[in-house]
Amino acid sequence: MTESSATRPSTRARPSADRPPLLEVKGLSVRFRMPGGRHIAAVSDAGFTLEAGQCLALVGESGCGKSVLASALLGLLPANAQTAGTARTAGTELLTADEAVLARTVRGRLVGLVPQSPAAHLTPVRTVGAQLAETARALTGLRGEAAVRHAAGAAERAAFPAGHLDRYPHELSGGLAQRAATALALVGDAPLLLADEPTTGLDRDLVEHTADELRRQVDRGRGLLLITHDLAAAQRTADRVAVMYAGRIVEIAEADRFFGEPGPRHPYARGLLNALPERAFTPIPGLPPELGDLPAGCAFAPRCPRSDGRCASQRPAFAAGTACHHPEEADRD
Ligand SMILES: Nc1ncnc2c1ncn2[C@@H]1O[C@H](COP(=O)(O)OP(=O)(O)OP(=O)(O)O)[C@@H](O)[C@H]1O
Repeated sequence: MTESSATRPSTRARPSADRPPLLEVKGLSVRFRMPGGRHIAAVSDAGFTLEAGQCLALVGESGCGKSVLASALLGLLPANAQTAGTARTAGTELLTADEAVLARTVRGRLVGLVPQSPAAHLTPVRTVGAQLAETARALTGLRGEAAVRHAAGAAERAAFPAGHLDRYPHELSGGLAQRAATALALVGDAPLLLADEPTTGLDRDLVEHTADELRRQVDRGRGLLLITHDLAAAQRTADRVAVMYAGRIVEIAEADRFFGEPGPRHPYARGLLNALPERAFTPIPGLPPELGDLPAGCAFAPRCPRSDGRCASQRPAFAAGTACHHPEEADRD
């Protein structure tokens, strides 16, 4: 990845004032209750919107809360989780929906999940075609040939070759397994796709291929929340980037401004980019804090080259796209 290469051009669907966003998340917090009365603040006060025809990449180091946030949206949190805030799509409040609503109207129908590990997601003993048709029957109510045709349509939209529908998952290459998993996510025609680390473990060619295929779904009008620590994949796919650190979103920016000029405003986001081999290849010193023992002020302060006493004692509010007392100036361009 270079600064000038794969950033998406600014030909994006713009939000409309007339309709609500496809996904609107406000004040989302997830805490895990632990033995001994301890708590882990995995996600704190996260907020963002996502429009149809747009991709928002949620990026950050391992353990910063990305997957927990995704699980909250799908109602897949474990029993020791407590949530606060709202997350709304198509008039449905995801955080308080009961399991029946999530199973009948949300998963697969409103939100299609593109999984991290297609091999683990696909049933090993059934052909791809059989799995797609079964999912079509469950999500659409179609039967017989109609379900098979619907399944074939989803496969086609995911660029999965019709001639391979009779294959078992172990007979597929990594790329085709990823397309099969994407096809499963598309069977219910969900307007919102949630891809959780879809490129983990793939070689670079396959990363680019997967990113481009996800982007095609966005260009066809779906919204995509792409959860990834792969900044190259984010650059290739996203219209906007949200950066998470220690459970908080610390910056949201247009992808072309984030990856190009003027660059990120939050020092952590800047550090993430500078750590890339294609850039300065300079790691951020230190480690993220324990989510069960977060500091009073900015969680990044102990690692931050711009921090001062205020950062250590006062948590910065999220304003003008970033949560930082000393952001890079926005008007450098
Ligand atoms: N059931 C649970 N109980 C307690 N803590 C949990 C539970 N599930 C996740 N966590 C904690 O929540 C934090 C955020 O985890 P999460 O998996 O969302 O991070 P991530 O950013 O997606 O990282 P990765 O890319 O490695 O998956 C981690 O510290 C994790 O240990």
